[in-house]
Amino acid sequence: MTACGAEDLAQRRAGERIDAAAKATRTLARVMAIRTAALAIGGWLPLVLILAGAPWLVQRGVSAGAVLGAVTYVSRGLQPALQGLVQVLGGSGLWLLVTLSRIAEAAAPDAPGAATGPADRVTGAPEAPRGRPDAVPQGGPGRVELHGVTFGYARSAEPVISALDLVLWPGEHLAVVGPSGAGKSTLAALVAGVLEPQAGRVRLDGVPLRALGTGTLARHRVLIPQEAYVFAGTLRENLTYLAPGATTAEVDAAVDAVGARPLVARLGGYEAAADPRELSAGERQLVALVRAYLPPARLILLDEATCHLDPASEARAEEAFARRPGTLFVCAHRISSALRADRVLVLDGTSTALGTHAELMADSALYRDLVGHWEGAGGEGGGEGDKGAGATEDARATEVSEV
Ligand SMILES: Nc1ncnc2c1ncn2[C@@H]1O[C@H](COP(=O)(O)OP(=O)(O)OP(=O)(O)O)[C@@H](O)[C@H]1O
Repeated sequence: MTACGAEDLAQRRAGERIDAAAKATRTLARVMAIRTAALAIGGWLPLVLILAGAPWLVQRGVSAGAVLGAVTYVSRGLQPALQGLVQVLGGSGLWLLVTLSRIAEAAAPDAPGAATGPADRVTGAPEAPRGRPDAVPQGGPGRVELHGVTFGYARSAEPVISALDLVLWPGEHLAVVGPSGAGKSTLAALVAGVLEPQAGRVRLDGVPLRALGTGTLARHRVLIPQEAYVFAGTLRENLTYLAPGATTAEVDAAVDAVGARPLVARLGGYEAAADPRELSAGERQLVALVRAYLPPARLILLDEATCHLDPASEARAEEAFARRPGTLFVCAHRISSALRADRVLVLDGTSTALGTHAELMADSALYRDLVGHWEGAGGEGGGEGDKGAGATEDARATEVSEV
């Protein structure tokens, strides 16, 4: 063999080795993608199963609050796993994530008129008129409509919510009050699309909730239940996991708005580990509130999500959410929440009253009782658990045992 021929052969062999290495890399990448896809789909399953099985669960005695908590927990647990996936696979991971989201949404495609993508950020939504929001229809995203909504936990039993009509205008702040067991969490679950009414319909910006896919619904509304979940990770991961692209400036703004700065300082900054066992129930709620504040959801539902905060901290957090663009639905733990809202819905079994604080003080005996009970208990400073007579001791006991 000539020197030239030997050189050709060496080059050919080197080329073959490079081809083989490239093929092995591609095969490995495919195996990784398939394995990760299987893991990711497995991760979605609990969420899909809980959402699909919510009516079945509640019919078998699981409370609305427990279903809400489970949905929130599972969807929260999923996000860091998906972020990890993107970090491991880089661009192909992002593609896979987008594909998986599309697959999840394909089961219930967006109905016409359901806005998606960056344009549906709720910035600039017109402010709701104070006092009588139903008098002047508003534009912008965040309009919620309930028409003839009826829901009961057993078909034979009295419905908890009966033929309810309600319209929330974009940017409106509604407080829902009523005695324990009146149906506040059940209503929050219906408005959030976690429970489906047995009769009537719920629409968000004109689109029936059931026509919005799970992924779309999750982008448009954030529901924070009473039980705030914090997962083991950094504080930043916990705060931004519904808004993974949030900048430090955006996180700073949310932390300051909601009143979580002392907590961030105590833990040692955003990169410090957040151990749920070392946080009080109130601190976990602050983490959940910042998390809810950050994404551009058009509807925020707080289901007693500030019940472990002191009254001043609760007021600060609620006022921050009221200033934030988007519609705010608050199941009130203290009657003071009602004083901050544009309108108040009073639930009492199947009867309801809706109006401003002043209107309800004039028209609703139950509302007057609730306010009177709160004032009697010391107003802003001492009104824990003032959902109605009999609730105070239970609520205090809960706060003492959990905080
Ligand atoms: N899974 C269930 N099965 C049967 N009844 C249920 C279920 N979950 C809730 N209920 C009942 O439905 C009614 C409304 O409960 P819901 O939790 O919505 O009330 P609430 O006003 O949020 O109460 P609280 O202020 O104590 O949280 C109550 O009578 C409750 O016992």
